[in-house]
Amino acid sequence: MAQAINNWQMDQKADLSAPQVKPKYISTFKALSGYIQEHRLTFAGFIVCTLIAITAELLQPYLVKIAIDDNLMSGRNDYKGLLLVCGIYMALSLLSLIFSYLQNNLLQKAGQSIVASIRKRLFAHIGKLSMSYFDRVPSGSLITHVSSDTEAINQFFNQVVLSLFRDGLTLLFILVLMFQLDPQLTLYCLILVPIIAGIAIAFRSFMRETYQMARTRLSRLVAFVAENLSGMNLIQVFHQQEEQKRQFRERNDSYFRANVREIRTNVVFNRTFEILNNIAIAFVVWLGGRAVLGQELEFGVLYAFITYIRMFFQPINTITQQWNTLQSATVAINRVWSIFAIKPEVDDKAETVPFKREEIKGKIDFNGVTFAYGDGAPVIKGLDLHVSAGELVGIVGTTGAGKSSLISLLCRFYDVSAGSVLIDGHDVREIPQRDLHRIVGLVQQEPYLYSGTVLDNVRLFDPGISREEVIKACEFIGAGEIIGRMKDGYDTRLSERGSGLSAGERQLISFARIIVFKPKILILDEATANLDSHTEQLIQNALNLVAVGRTTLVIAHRLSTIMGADRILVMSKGEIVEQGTHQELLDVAGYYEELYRHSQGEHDAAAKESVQSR
Ligand SMILES: Nc1ncnc2c1ncn2[C@@H]1O[C@H](COP(=O)(O)OP(=O)(O)OP(=O)(O)O)[C@@H](O)[C@H]1O
Repeated sequence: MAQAINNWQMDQKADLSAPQVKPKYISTFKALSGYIQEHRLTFAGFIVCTLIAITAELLQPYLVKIAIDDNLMSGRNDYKGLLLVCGIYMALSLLSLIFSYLQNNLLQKAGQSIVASIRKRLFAHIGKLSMSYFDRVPSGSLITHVSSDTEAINQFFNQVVLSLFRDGLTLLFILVLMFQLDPQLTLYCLILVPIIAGIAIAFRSFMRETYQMARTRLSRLVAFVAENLSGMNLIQVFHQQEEQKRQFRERNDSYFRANVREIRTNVVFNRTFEILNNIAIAFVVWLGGRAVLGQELEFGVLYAFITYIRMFFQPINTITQQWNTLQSATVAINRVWSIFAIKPEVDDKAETVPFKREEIKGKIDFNGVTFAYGDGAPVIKGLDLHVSAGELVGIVGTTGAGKSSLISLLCRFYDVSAGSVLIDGHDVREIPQRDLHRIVGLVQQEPYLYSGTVLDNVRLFDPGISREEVIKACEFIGAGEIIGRMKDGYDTRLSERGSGLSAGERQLISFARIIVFKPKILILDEATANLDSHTEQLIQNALNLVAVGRTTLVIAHRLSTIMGADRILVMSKGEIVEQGTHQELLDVAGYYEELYRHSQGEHDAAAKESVQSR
């Protein structure tokens, strides 16, 4: 399955419906040259080993020619000479074997380590890109870049470079040896080269088409299976098994047909080459045989010639087959390098203010802030907001009012279009991002949990935070008992995205993070949405505990979460339309009062429903 998914990811680039990117060979070489330079010794070793391996292999027919002409046909009973030739033949075979092995190993080593460093650099680079980039680019395509594009670079080294260099040199050496043996016969054989080239070019485009068709159909099949597995409960509930089986059969059959077509194309291509090869051999036997009979050519030369002609076709065949890999690897390299070329829109200034986290009080100022996503209309308009250190501010408003956008500006996920955001009088654009994200802590509606233990998830793999600190933090917010009930307590491994935990438990872990990382400013973005009233109470208590000594901004749909806040802001269409305490806002009888009445209505309805259901 993993292989299939890998293939599926690999084949996103081969999707016929996707716009085909044109490979740029020169820029590809330039892109890789720095990495090749780093491994120049290994590549030099590879070149030397290849030269030795090819020479040792190609000298073997020449040795047989010597044995035939100088030892067997010369009329001398030179057993010693014959034995020596056989010995050298064996030694050459061994040499060729050893150096082919070394050549492969060296190239693999260099290729793998280049790909590993490109992958590392790519992952680190993506991690530095701004949120605006992730808004534009779907995560699926980024996964493809990190996994399958880098895998295509791997194939570039292990197949394309190997084939172009080894097979290209083999062709060259064979030609040199053939010319050396008999220039006239070689020239006759070269008549076949344009025919070979014509066939190879014609097959190349046909093979590419069938190859892509098979990959696309496989990718559709794997996507279908993946979709089915994730929605299995719905399929079973709606009894969709038969329909799904039918759709699967359709895709499976179409993949089967594409595969058969691909195999057939390969077979036809290989057989055509074989026929050409045999024609060439027959041609040489005819011309060379006549020359041998006419005593113009030695028999050993004819033997060597036939062997070289036989060997001549194999490298051409291999190089032709590498064409698809070369193209997709070049496109992959161009794509990876185009990501490297993207500069983060939000970046640290060359000169940032040195920042001492301990000295931060937590005062926040939004001064005349206007903000728009990309070229869109402003979603925050000339907003002024001043929050004192330690204040607990609730933010409410209708959907799309700009609450989360406001928070994103404070975390500097985006830069303001106009105005400024200050923390303790420092513009957030002047604070190194590393420091900023330790000053501002964010708890979201769906807290992200990593694959790892509870301990890892609370301290985010930071070895500087001790086990005791984590335990203390969890107990402080009231999560100690829940974690204690888990299979291995703090060492319980959480599955992907914490799917083994309830929403409330996940949220408690993210609160414990806040305690251990001690940010001076705490932001809760809908952190209590989707929780039942018991868990909400637990989270509310945790919030009251973590808010002490911190400036806290709480975005909430449920007004009960922020009713006790020092100040409540009401946002609408990117502006603050009301602010004050809960009571002050009710007295104004404006937006907030209406929201409150609505929420009371929902609350009453929910209470009624629960009574009726009892
Ligand atoms: N990444 C984004 N790219 C483009 N537009 C966005 C993006 N995020 C939000 N918006 C738009 O910005 C406006 C404000 O959205 P925002 O998420 O800040 O509102 P909100 O008050 O938090 O809403 P909700 O309560 O539904 O979460 C909306 O019109 C939304 O469509």
